[in-house]
This record gives sequence, structure tokens and C-alpha cells, in this order.
Amino acid sequence: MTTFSIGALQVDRSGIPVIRGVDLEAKGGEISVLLGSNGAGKTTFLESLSGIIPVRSGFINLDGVELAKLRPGARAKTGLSHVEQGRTVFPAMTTEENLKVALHPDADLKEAYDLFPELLQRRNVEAGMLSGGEQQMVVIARSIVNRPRVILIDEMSSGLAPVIVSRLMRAVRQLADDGIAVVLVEQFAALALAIGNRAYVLRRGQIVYDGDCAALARDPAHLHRLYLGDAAA
Ligand SMILES: Nc1ncnc2c1ncn2[C@@H]1O[C@H](COP(=O)(O)OP(=O)(O)OP(=O)(O)O)[C@@H](O)[C@H]1O
Repeated sequence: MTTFSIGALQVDRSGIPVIRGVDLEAKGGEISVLLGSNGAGKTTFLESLSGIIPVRSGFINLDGVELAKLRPGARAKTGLSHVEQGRTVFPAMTTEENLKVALHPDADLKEAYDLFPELLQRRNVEAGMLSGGEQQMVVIARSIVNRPRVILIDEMSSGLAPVIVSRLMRAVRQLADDGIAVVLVEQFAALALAIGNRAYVLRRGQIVYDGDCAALARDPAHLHRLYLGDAAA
């Protein structure tokens, strides 16, 4: 079973420490939910894992392979996939062309369409013409065509209607049930905790909660205090 293990991670932005000694473990078959208020460092954390920005120190280990010094493409080849914020489809290309962009010659689109069968009837539509929810489906589906072991998902729900968000959450649960280790950064804390296994709360670049999703979901007041820190004490 996949183990994605991050330890003592430190990341700076413009010379300022943003991630300050983070430990996190994500296991295959599980959703690790990462919560935290705006500016806590969630996007910076995911970007440092996939190699978009460099780490200052610490380790990023995927099933015994150390990733922290590898380029983004090499990290992807070891099985790490990153669904970035902002639904970055290629608008002039069709749904299917978008799905094929990152496809290895020996891979196929079956799993992408199994995850989101609704994309089949939209396969020849230009991605720029799709709804926001459909575009998010394309981006998530594209992230699995090369069979990653780990998927990092950043704010997939922003600006989408609740019924679409629920649909996406079900799909993300399906990915974990298929054995992938999912790290889910999400503003809709209650929805994410409902499908997740392990929860982490990040505040000012440090983990202030590491525990069960269900326990945190049962105690919204605790979650609120974790978000706000001393200000809520
Ligand atoms: N390109 C950058 N250069 C310098 N500082 C940055 C840059 N991007 C983000 N930061 C700073 O790093 C900190 C963490 O930002 P980050 O976007 O990682 O937080 P976040 O938890 O993802 O927030 P949000 O929920 O708003 O996306 C913030 O203080 C932010 O101002």
C-alpha cells in the first residue's frame, strides 16, 4: 500500500518562512484532508510537494523514493499528480484532447470516463464551452490517466454549486477507494471531513491538528478554534 510521507518540511516564499516544519502522512486508500484559513500556507504546501516551488529543508518520500530534490516531471513519473487551483483546462481543445494531453502511450482514457461518465457525451465539446463543474471534472480526470499513486487536490470546489461539489466529493472518495492516496485541500470543511479519513489543520505554516476526520466533524467549535488560534481562545 502506498505511503506518502512528509517530514520537517520548511518552505519559504520571497525569503519568508511560510511552511514551518510540517509533518504529514497520506496512505493509499485514504483521503487526508488539509484545512486552514486563508493564507495558512495550504497552496504553498501542495506546490512544494509537486515541485512547483522549492523546499528549504525536510523530506518528501513516496514509497521509499525521496522527491524533494527532483524536478516536477520526475516527481510525476514516480506517481505524484497535482490538481492545481483554478481549473486549468485548455479552452480551445475538446474535452477528450484535454484528457489526452498528459497521456502516456500505454495509458487509456477508460478510467477517466469511468470516474466521470458524464464527460463521455461532452468528449467532442471544446473545454472552454463546458460548465465550471465539467471543467473541474476534466482536470481531475486528466490527473488520473497515468495511474498516479498520490493525488494532491487544491480547492476543487470554489465557485461551484453544492450539487456539483457533492458529485466531485463522491468521485474523490472513489479515487481513494481505488487505492490512491489523496491529499485534499478544501474550503468546504464539513463536506471534506465527511468523505475524509485523516484531518490536518494548518495555521501559519504549522500543523495544529492531526487526527480523525470524524472526530473533528463532530466538534465544529473545536475546528473553529483551530482555524483562529489564540484569537478564539
Ligand atoms: N508568490 C508568492 N510570493 C510571496 N508570498 C506568497 C506568494 N504566494 C503566497 N504567498 C504568501 O504565503 C502565505 C501562504 O499563502 P498560500 O496561498 O499558500 O495560503 P493558503 O492557505 O493556500 O491560502 P488560500 O486559502 O487563500 O489559498 C501567505 O502569507 C501569502 O501571502
